[in-house]
Amino acid sequence: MTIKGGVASQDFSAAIPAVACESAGGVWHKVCLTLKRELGDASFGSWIAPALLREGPSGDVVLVTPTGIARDWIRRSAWRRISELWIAHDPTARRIDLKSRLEFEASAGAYVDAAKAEPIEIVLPVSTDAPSLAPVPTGKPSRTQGLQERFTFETFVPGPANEFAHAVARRVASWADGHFNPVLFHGPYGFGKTHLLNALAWEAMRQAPTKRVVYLTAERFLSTFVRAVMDRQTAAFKEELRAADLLIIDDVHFIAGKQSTQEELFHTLTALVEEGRRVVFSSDRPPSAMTEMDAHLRSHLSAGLVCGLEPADRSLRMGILERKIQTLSAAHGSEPTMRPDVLQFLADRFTDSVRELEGALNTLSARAGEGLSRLTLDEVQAILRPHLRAGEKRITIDDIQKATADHYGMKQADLLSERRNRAVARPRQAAMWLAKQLTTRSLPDIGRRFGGRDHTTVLHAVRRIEALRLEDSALNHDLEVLTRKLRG
Ligand SMILES: Nc1ncnc2c1ncn2[C@@H]1O[C@H](COP(=O)(O)OP(=O)(O)OP(=O)(O)O)[C@@H](O)[C@H]1O
Repeated sequence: MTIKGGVASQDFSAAIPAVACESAGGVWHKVCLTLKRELGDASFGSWIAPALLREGPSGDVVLVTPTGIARDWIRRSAWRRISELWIAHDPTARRIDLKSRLEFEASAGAYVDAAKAEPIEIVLPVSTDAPSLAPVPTGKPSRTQGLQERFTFETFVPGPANEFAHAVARRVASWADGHFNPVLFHGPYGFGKTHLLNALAWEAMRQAPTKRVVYLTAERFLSTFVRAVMDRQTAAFKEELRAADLLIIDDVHFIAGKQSTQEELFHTLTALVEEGRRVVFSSDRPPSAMTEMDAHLRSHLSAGLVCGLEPADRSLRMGILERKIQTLSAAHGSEPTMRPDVLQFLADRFTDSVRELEGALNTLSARAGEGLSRLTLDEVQAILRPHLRAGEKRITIDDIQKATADHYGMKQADLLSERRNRAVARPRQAAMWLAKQLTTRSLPDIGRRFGGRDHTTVLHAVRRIEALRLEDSALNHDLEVLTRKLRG
C-alpha cells in the first residue's frame, strides 16, 4: 500500500499550522488496510478506494466521495467502522467528516485550497487476485486508475516552453494519424509532464468514448508486472495492456535498469506499435540520456517523436499564476487578482518548478482566504519566509547526498545502492530525512532520486530518523552539522 501526494511532502501547504499531513495520510493508510480486509476487495475497491482524503486548515479531515451515492453507501455500511478505526489510529484525535465532492466543493472555502491540494491516493496492497490494470473500457475512468480530474487541457497553460509538447499532445488526443508512434515527452520535474499526459488521456476518452485508454505510471507498470509474475498471471497482464488503443506510461525512466520489466515493456511497445495502436510516454530526460535503460528499449522509445518540455520561463510562470489565482478566487469568492508586485515576486522567486510556485500560492491562499488579492508584498514575504530561508540556497538532493556521503566517509553511490547493512542504511535514511526537510521534493521524488525507491521507503526513513534523533544525540548532532553545512 502506498500513499501519494500531499502526505508528508515538504510542500508549502504543509506549513499551515495544525495541518499534520503526514499523520493524516498515515492514519488513513492504516484504516484502509483494516477496511480492505473486513469489507473485501470488491466493496473496498468500489466504494472506499475512489474516495479522497482532504485536510482543513485546523487539522480536520474530510473523506470526499466522487458521488452522493458513494457517500450514502459509506455512511450506511462503513462509516461507523471508519470512525472507530480513525479514533483508534489517530493520536491527535482529529475530526473526520464525510462529504460528496459536490458538498465538499460548496464548503471548500475554509480548506487549505482543498480542491487544489495533492490528493492522498491509496494504492491497494498486493492482493492474491488476478492482476488488473483496470483499463478504461469507456468514458471516464475512476480515480484509482490514476488520472487526476484537475489535470486537463483547460487547466494547462501553454507558453513557449511547452508549446510544441502541448500541440503534439492535443494531436494525439484527437486520434489523428499515428504517424509518430510512440510519442515521448521529456522534461525536468514539476514542469507539467503528468498534467499533459492526464489531459491527453481525458481528451482522448472524450473524443472517442469507445476506445480503450490505459494510463499508468511506470511504477505501477512495474509493480503490476511483478505481481503478475508472482501470481503466474503474465498472460492476463499482457492481454490487458495489448488491448489498449492508447497506452500512456508516465515516468518511464523509472524502470531503467530493471531488466525483466524493461523487456516486458519492450514487447508491449512493439506489439502495440505494430498493430497501429498509440503509445505515449513521459520521462525526466530524453532517451539518449537514459544510460541505464536497455539499448533496445531506448532506441524504440526514440523511434517515434521525442518532444521536450522546457522549464517555464517568466511569462509562462506569470500566466500559470494568473490562471491558478482565478481558480482559487472562484472557490473563495474573492477578487481574481493579486497585486502586480506580489505576482512578480512569486514568479521571480519560485522558479525551480511549477509545483513549487503552486505550493507558495496555496500557502498564501490558505492563510489569506478571500483576502488573497489584498495581500501586500511585505505580508507575502512574511508568510513565505520560513520556506524562503530554506529555499534561498536551492539545496538539491544531489547536494544532500554528496554532503551526507562525505560526512559519513562513504560514496554517494552507496546511498543509492541496494545495500542494507546499518553502516549504509542509516546514513541513507538520514539523507532522505534531510531531503524532506531542506527541499520541497515530494516523497516519490525523493525515492526516485535514491535509486528508484518507493515513497513508502522514504516515509519510513523519515519517521525512523524523527524517532531516533530524540534518543540518539550523536545522530542528532550529525543532522545539525549537515543541515548547517547545506544551508551555508
Ligand atoms: N503549463 C502548466 N499549466 C498549468 N499547470 C501546470 C503547468 N505546468 C505544470 N503545472 C502544474 O505544476 C504541478 C506539477 O506538474 P506535473 O506533476 O505535471 O509535473 P511533472 O513534470 O510530471 O513532474 P514529476 O516528474 O515530478 O512528476 C501540477 O500541479 C501542474 O498542474
